[in-house]
Amino acid sequence: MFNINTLKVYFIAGSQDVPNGDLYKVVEQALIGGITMFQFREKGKNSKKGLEKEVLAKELFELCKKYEVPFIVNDDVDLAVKLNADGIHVGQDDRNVSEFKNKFKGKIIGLSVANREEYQQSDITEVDYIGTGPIHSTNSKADAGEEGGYDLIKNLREIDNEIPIVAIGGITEVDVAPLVDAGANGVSVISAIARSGNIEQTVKGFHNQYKNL
Ligand SMILES: Cc1ncc(COP(=O)(O)OP(=O)(O)O)c(N)n1
Ligand SMILES: Cc1ncsc1CCOP(=O)(O)O
Ligand SMILES: [Mg+2]
Repeated sequence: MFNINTLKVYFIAGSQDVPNGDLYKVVEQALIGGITMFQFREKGKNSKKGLEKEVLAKELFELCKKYEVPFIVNDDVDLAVKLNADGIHVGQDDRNVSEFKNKFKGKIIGLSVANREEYQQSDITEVDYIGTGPIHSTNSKADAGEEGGYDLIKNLREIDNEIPIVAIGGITEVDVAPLVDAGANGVSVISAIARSGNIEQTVKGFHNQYKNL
């Protein structure tokens, strides 16, 4: 289910990222374009809660299954377990991986690691990949912190040559080559895909960047 190519064009979105649109349609277009993984991140202003969130998550999970694309739940361990989702992504301030790893045997576990300090304090032995950012400034996460540029990836790759790394934060197609050069295995993207006028083409555009490397 998970291999290094799964990180190449990792789309993340929730209702809040398409305030005047239809998230289902956006994800469907992204799947047609060829996203390699999807993270359901229903969070913050304009996001759905409770049953509405759960119903949407189920619909999107079914959609991802049709395209054989892994469906990852952001933050909400209980929802991921309830749906039997393909995986979970948690951050440094979320629930600790050691607390729930037994519930996620055989599933994909992603952890946010922004710098060496966070890397040292994380138990990455149970983790399939780390998400590192923000690379650039972002409008999609209010508390994302200072952008660190491509060096964020370089610094982590220097101390761990093995762990799959996906970059995040303000990423567009032009970032793929320098990020891969810095040691990333893929890119995770919200707005460049969710807000694109042609989602299918934008996703294909990300893929094309890998062909030229
Ligand atoms: C792939 C990926 N990387 C990083 C994050 C950020 O996670 P976190 O720091 O927990 O912040 P929230 O997304 O929960 O606001 C991510 N979601 N995905
Ligand atoms: C969830 C998250 N974590 C760090 S930056 C970010 C938001 C990325 O969104 P965008 O691709 O729109 O900058
Ligand atoms: Mg989180």
